[in-house]
Amino acid sequence: MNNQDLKHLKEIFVVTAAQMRDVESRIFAAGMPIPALMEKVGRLICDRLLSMTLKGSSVGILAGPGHNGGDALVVGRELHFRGYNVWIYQPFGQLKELTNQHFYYAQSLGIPCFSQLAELPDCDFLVDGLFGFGLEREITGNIAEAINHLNLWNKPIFSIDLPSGIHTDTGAVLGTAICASHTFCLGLWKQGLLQEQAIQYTGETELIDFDIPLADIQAVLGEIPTIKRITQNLVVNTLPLPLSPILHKYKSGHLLLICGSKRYAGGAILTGLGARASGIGMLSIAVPESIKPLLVSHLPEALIIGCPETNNGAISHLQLPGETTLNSFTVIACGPGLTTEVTPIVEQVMKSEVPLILDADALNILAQLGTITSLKNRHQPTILTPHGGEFHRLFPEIDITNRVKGVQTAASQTGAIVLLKGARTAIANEQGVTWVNSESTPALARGGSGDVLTGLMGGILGQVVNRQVNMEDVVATAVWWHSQAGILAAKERTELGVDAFTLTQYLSRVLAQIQTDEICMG
Ligand SMILES: NC(=O)C1=CN([C@@H]2O[C@H](COP(=O)(O)OP(=O)(O)OC[C@H]3O[C@@H](n4cnc5c(N)ncnc54)[C@H](O)[C@@H]3O)[C@@H](O)[C@H]2O)[C@H](O)CC1
Ligand SMILES: [K+]
Repeated sequence: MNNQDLKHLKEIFVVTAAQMRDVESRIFAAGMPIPALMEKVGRLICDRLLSMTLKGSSVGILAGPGHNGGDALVVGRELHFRGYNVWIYQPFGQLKELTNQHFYYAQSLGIPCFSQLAELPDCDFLVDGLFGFGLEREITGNIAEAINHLNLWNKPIFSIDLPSGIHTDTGAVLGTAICASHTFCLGLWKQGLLQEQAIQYTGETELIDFDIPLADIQAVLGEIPTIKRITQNLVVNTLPLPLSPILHKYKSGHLLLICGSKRYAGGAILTGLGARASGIGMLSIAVPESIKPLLVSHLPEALIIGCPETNNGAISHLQLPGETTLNSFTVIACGPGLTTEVTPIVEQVMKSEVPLILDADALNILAQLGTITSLKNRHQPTILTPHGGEFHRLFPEIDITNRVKGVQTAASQTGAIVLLKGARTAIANEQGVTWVNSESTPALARGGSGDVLTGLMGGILGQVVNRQVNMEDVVATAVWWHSQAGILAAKERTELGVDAFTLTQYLSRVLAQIQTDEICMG
């Protein structure tokens, strides 16, 4: 494996504190001296800081009692030698041996050290090394007070490994936590940084690779890790690109969307536009008869199936053309804009023998039916795409404070692939394989954005379903593509300019960007 591939691979691994400790122990047992590793990590962080355009030259180092504090002290010493005015805040009575040595050496260099926050002079930025993955209990007393004060200073804070106070696994705030502007996660992604409850504390996150041997990672996490971070690399390997030169339209999937009502016609259009951007070969959309002309005008390439409708303008039953049955399609996606009147249709699609995505009203109906565990009887994959509210209706017993655990439980109960939407969308399959999307934008928290995702996912699935791909990888690919489109659109149009229709127009631009990256990187 070349260096580039190894770098890509390290970006997908996600570890708990216990796993990181195990990886670390293997490295130390193999002979790497602990001080050498701390020195290396500290210098990597220092170099990274110097490569950023930092305003000002005075820096406050927040040093804790453990090795996170040791890292921070190395960074402080290096910045001191590079001409920065360094001040150290170290309020602990007892330090771990190595950290203590760095603290003594910093003092001998004449770097001013303070144990009271009030004594620390005004700094241009701060480096937070109070606690890393060794934080075990709630932060209280004067340390908690200091953290609360520091957060009010409104200075850039660069946290080492994790914002101090954030639980390494759950992302929960243990008493209080540093609000970082930037977090340098060390070696491998800590699970807590990918949990929604940590978002307000992490700021921008990046991985500082310090050359952990792959064998040590795999010895602890296994060949194929259970919890993974979605990266562009996954997407490149899962997308149906490049297309075969001898492709036929019926060979690149036939997706059936069942969506829309007189009341929510827009949802059907957005789902259709999401599917269109996926490149699906054939697209059929079943809608109530009365909105068929609208759909035809927006999606002239799609086969719009007008169905008999209820008095309220919801589909009353599916009327597929000619000999077509539900099993004629490669994939079915059902839900956006349907209203909750369409219970028989949801029951019908659940009996189909093709991969099925259930979203929005289909999920609400599923919750009402109370038959969610019957999904286990399906012979083809089922994908559920709830947001928090829908998830709660479907799985009232499952706590999603820890969203990773929440989706894993839901997936094992139902046998479905469960995707829990949010700022850190999490996806799990029945076996517990989990993907987390760590790059997103609040611009996507807007009506219609989920409809686009459902269409896009159905479209990708339709094209790759007959290949040797893991379903959860395809779902993760759709999530990544969708959020990257949001990020790109927000960059160009601001976060307010990303309505769901605009989002659909950015989907293919993301792919064009990926292709450019691939060509540039060879
Ligand atoms: N991952 C690696 O290979 C490397 C990690 N490094 C850095 O080391 C920390 C982890 O270090 P550790 O000493 O295990 O833990 P912490 O520094 O996070 O702090 C532990 C320290 O704090 C005490 N403590 C725990 N909770 C509290 C509390 N609520 N209040 C007060 N004190 C508390 C505990 O008893 C310990 O004494 C990792 O994050 C990296 O930054 C290496 O330097 C490089 C390699
Ligand atoms: K920290």
